[in-house]
Amino acid sequence: MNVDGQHYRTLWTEAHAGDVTAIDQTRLPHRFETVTLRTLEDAAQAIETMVVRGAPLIGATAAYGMALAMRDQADDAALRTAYDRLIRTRPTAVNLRWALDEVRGILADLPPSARCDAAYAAAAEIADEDVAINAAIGRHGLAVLEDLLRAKPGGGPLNILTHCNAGWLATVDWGTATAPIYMAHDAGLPVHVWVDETRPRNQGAFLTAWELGHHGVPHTVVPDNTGGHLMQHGQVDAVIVGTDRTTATGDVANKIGTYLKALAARDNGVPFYVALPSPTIDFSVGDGLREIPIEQRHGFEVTHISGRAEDGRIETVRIVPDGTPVANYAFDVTPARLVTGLITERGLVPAKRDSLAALFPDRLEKN
Ligand SMILES: CSC[C@H]1O[C@H](OP(=O)(O)O)[C@H](O)[C@@H]1O
Repeated sequence: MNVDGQHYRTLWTEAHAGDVTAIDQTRLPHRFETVTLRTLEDAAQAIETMVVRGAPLIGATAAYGMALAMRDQADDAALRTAYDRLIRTRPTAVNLRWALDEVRGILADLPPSARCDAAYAAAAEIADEDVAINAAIGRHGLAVLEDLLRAKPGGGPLNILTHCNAGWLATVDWGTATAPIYMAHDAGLPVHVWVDETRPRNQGAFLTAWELGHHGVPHTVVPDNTGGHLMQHGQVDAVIVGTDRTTATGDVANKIGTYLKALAARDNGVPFYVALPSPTIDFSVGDGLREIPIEQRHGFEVTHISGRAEDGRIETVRIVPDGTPVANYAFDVTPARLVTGLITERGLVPAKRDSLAALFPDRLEKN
């Protein structure tokens, strides 16, 4: 999307079978820097260290990781090594497994000599499909926002709360939860976004605020614990979040804290929407709470925080007493019963098994 008037995707290649360039999201919001991924290991570490993050972008990066691996060595052992290395980078976002299965399925029956080109073509297709899917989510989500605005007594602005970053930085472009917001803003609808800071990595304060600011979308960063108060006082017209894995029954895994927002929304009659690209549906899972693996990340993300000092230097400081134990669960699961609707690239559907199966028979078949 838009960075100082220039269009960017979150990752791209400059040449056929070339190196992969990605925006380094660990540097934002204070530095806009890119990294060059030249090897399988570069791609794997970029996912693990959250240089790139967000379910769709993780999938696209993993696909390019397979291409970088095949550029180097393309025999069956290399294919197995690449898949096994990438699949263990992060456990919760199902796009990772989906993308790797897609690419491996294409490469497995090809001769090694054809695998590099085929892998790059597959990765490019996954990236382009992500952009198209998110734009479609934007269009369907725009219709939801237009209906909400029409029904709002006294008119706009329409206040939308979002959690973490399900923006264009979490995808190849457009974002999922932010796609309807960008399209509403661009269509002239009066929208305002409450941006949850989203501890401990602050994807909201660091990433969502940065990208909304560059697009000119009115927004306000709030501490994570503020959403319930805002909803109690009629300050939130809808919640829209992303997802890392949504089950066949509509249970939604997303950034830690999402479940608490869904509870507050239900208690205050605020619609709670999930922007759901179909590669994030896991039709092999029925009970999200029991079956979705929840990533636990290093405690350093809780005990320390980074920011810009008054002299412009980026500093990292400890914010928790030495020796204090911490826990760092990266995701939680919102039961389908708390979800008002799933905004997919094929339309808005209830968070129900039969609705998802009817809308995506092609994906159900692949499971
Ligand atoms: C459009 S998926 C975005 C999704 O991914 C984020 O997790 P992370 O930043 O740890 O990769 C978060 O759960 C977002 O909702």
